[in-house]
Amino acid sequence: KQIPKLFLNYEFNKDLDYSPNNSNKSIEISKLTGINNQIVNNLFEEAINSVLIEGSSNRFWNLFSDLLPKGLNFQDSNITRHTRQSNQNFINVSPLKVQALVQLTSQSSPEARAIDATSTIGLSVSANLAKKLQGKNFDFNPVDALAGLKASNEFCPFKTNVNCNPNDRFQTFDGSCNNLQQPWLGKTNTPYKRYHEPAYDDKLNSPRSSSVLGGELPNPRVISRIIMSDNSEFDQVVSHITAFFGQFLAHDITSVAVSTDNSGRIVDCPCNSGNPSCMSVIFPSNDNALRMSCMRFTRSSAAFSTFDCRLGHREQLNLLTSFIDGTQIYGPSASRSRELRSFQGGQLRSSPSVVNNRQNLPQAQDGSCRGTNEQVKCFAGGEGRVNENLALTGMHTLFLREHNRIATELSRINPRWDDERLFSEARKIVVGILQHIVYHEWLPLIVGWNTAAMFDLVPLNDQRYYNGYNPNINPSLSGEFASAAFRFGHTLIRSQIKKFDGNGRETSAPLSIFDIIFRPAEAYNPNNGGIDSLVLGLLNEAASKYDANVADALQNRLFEVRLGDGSVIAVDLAATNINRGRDHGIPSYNSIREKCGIKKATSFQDLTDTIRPEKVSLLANAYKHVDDIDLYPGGLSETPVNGGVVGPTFACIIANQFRDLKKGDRFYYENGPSPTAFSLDQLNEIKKASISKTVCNNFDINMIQPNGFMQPLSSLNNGKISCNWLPNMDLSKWREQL
Ligand code: HEM
Ligand SMILES: [Ca+2]
Repeated sequence: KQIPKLFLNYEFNKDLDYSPNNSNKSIEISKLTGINNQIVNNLFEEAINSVLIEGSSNRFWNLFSDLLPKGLNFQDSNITRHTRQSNQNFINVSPLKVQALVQLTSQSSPEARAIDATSTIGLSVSANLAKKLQGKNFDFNPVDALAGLKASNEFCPFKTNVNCNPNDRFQTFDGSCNNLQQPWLGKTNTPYKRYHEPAYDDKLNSPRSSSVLGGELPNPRVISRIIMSDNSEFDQVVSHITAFFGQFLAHDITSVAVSTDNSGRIVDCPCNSGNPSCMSVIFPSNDNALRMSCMRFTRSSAAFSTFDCRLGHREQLNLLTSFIDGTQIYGPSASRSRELRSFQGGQLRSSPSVVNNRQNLPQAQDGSCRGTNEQVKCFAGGEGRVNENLALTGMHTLFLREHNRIATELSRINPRWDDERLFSEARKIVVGILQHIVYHEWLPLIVGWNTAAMFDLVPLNDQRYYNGYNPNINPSLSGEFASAAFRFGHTLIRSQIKKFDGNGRETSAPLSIFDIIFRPAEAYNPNNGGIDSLVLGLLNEAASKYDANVADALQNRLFEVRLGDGSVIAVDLAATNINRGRDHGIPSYNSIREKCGIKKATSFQDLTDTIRPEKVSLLANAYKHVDDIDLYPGGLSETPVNGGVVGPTFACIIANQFRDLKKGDRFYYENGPSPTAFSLDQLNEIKKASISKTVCNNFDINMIQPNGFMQPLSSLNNGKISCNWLPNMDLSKWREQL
């Protein structure tokens, strides 16, 4: 078995400047050669004319003040009025709304919709302008020229003037003010960044669709069936909870907004839709795993790529804070966090478990889950996808209980603290625990200890503060990470989940993953351990192997709906991921691989340095040219790095991203000393946290493996021990001296 070597040139260019006000690519219009302002102005007017939505072109000039020719008069137009209205709504983010079936990612808020609407106009102007400039044979790249133009402040949906207090001990819920120089970095409803130039067909907006040999790229469903079909090999080391903790973590940092219509509904994409927001995947007529004529697919909504609304490529919009700050537990806004609190003793709201005296998540009122009734309801959490599958709901339950346990202990230690103080301190501790588990236990297992160390991702093991905070690092999520690399978890999901009691015995027959997707019933079943035995099962079983294969339930039956006439609507998650990558203009596997310091492949044969020959032949069956391979299936096909789960290309993307999430987070738990930081004594206590101890603290269990992300095997030096042997956090370090 071939193990890829460590690659030297792993880190992406650190000098790239992502700061929004500093587009290193833009060319001042006045400095362009071969063109003068008047020509650009004329072209610009033409471009605007061609995206006219209503009224005359004049109305649109005031949207783009930088190019405003002198002497034109404007009337107020509907479109600007509409935009102003949306701007006023910015502070109120509407309650989360789960769009269960077909498309899962949208929790569209007025803010997100305004960004989509304005960006789409900006983008059409960009595209038309670029097309016109392209025809003129200038000695510059039209895309770079576009970055010198920007929409007027009034039109630009990002209102970035926020006042921050650098001494606030607790971070905001929407992520603003984490970065004091640029308070919007990492905030909810801001654009993704890119580590590398997008690969849109027209460099700006059109999905990546063409083969380097001409013609179309292969059909995503066909690729999925060739490369990613179900099999049931298990990992030798990693436990199943590693996957669901990964999904839980993903739901802290990334949720791509989907295109919506004016009323906030996701654009529906039946097969023959001509809507430019649709990119549905036609299914081959001989597809016997899922008989369907096409898979509905709505493009992600558009966002300007910079906060000052420069014209340029289509960017996507992240609905969550990119920071690891417990968004999925506490909600993406202050108002949502209030809906989740009980306002007594610092507690989060909960509902009673049917199997023990512990707490479950509070019930939700919406009806997006299947199999619900008066008693059996969806659960509510800080993030809209909490019901996506019940094992994920189990992760939410774990951290809800941990929050409430800590708030209760803090109230004993500091009887004078009121609800607000208890809630805020417990939240701060829980986020610290979460970050510690991510950086100390989970991430090194995913990317391997070598890569983790190389990227300075491993927490310090002595009593010191970390001093790597760098406000110039952009903590936003990158497209390469969110649309490809971090979806690696989809291959780790098994088709069945065992149920275990606290004594390490199976309580009942395994559940099929299909039966717990948007179906919370098992949490209400008193007979075999409810949601608790599901979480304990995850600790006791292996994850599925990292091998590009995706469980049948995710590839052929996801969100399945059987219609009266016998036909079926369902989603292929693997094909969706490939299509999403193209929607986002994510560069090919081969080009990203090269950026990660791996030799660019000139033939399929060359890929054998990172991909086993059997897998290379599958790729060669699916694609005509090695440069066509999409990032997602290419990365998933790689052999895992030494001591890690993922292959070298995804390890590279993931490590770069988590470096930015650590060094770009002013509230990273190891930072200090500062008024916002833990004391060194407190930090020391946080560092005792582990996934296993968190489970011990909140579930009826006595014995557990020390590293919960690995299987409980003595051959892995990870046999079960008493929970009491795992270090216990001493919360008396939070006692306030009066
Ligand atoms: C039963 C388990 C899971 C199901 C049913 C599921 C389903 C989905 C679906 C439907 C999407 C949206 C796809 C699209 O329209 O582009 C998605 C996105 C995603 N998934 Fe999963 N997933 C599961 C597990 C996981 C795991 C274990 C991980 C990581 C370890 C993960 C990471 C992600 C990421 C990063 C995204 C992109 C989210 C965004 O930025 O909007 N998922 N998943
Ligand atoms: Ca977050």
